[in-house]
Amino acid sequence: MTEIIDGNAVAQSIRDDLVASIDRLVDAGQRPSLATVLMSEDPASETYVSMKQDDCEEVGIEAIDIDIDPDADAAELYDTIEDLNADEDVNGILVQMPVPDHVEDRSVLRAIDPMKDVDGFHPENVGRLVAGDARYKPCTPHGIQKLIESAGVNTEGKDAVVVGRSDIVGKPMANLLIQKAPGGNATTTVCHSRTENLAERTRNADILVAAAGVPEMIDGEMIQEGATVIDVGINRVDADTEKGYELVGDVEYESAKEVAGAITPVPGGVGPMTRAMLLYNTVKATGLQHDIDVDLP
Ligand SMILES: NC(=O)C1=CN([C@@H]2O[C@H](COP(=O)(O)OP(=O)(O)OC[C@H]3O[C@@H](n4cnc5c(N)ncnc54)[C@H](OP(=O)(O)O)[C@@H]3O)[C@@H](O)[C@H]2O)C=CC1
Ligand SMILES: Nc1nc(=O)c2c([nH]1)NC[C@@H]1CN(c3ccc(C(=O)N[C@@H](CCC(=O)O)C(=O)O)cc3)C=[N+]21
Repeated sequence: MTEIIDGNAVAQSIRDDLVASIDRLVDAGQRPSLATVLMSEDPASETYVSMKQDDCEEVGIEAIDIDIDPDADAAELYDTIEDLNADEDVNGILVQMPVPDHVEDRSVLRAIDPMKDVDGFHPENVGRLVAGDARYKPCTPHGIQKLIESAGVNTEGKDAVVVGRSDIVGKPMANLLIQKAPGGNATTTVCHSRTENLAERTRNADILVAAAGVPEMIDGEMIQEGATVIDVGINRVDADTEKGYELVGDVEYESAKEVAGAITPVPGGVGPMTRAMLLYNTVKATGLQHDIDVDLP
């Protein structure tokens, strides 16, 4: 039987576990706080930011939400980041990606204080991750490690294939999978748009992580019998529903689940885990900034 990995349930248990750590911080006078900066009118980004606010409220993290007009000068975003860096009451900062074209995303990520960079995208934090000394693991790949673990799958010695090489998902995922550490030790292949014979690669995967942003591009024929399939894709496709769209992953779920040993659905798979690990990093950040042992799960 194929196991359907329930991301909502795993995320809920992580949030529940975080409450004890948050209580410790509150007892020490340091309620964690997370600032989210949105410089976009993209409906998917707005949805994500509002879900994140609800998550914060549930566990007792203060959420600060800042909207910047997408047509505003880049300087406005940099000034905002500078203020948040200097504000001792702010522990975590997330600038929702993508930012408008006239703003250089690399510079934005560098502007964030690395101690407050709860996305783990600042070059200092990327470097630490690659060096095997992660401070803040990027939320999506970290969440995926937790999902794989929750399915009782050991990555050690397995063939892992990551489809996608973005800075926010593909690259950090591959980096975690090759670390000499729990959740790592996999023999890892990274595929991208120039990969030849993609299906040959994916069929070799014991653990397949699909993060290409192409709706349903991985079907059952591209999957090895019994593989663990993690679908990161969140694609809005037109559909005859109330909202006028539906969410589909990068994996063609119906055919894939016939072959996979375990598989994540979309929605309800990786997405909720990304949000849970953001809370995790915010709690960790607060502990680090105030030298309080938060004893994270
Ligand atoms: N569930 C969650 O929490 C999150 C979900 N997402 C979703 O995950 C998906 C990927 O996001 P992100 O990494 O930001 O996307 P990007 O667009 O930044 O990167 C996509 C990657 O996939 C590769 N790719 C594109 N098309 C193909 C193809 N046909 N065959 C093989 N490789 C291909 C690209 O290759 P190349 O480098 O050559 O261009 C690129 O490396 C999206 O659907 C996004 O919405 C993203 C973040 C979090
Ligand atoms: N600085 C930054 N950090 C990010 O982590 C980041 C980002 N920018 N930009 C965009 C991507 C995308 N992303 C998602 C997180 C959760 C869901 C999520 O919770 N999805 C729900 C459903 C959402 C819905 O119903 O629309 C689910 O899959 O069940 C989706 C997408 C984080 N990202």
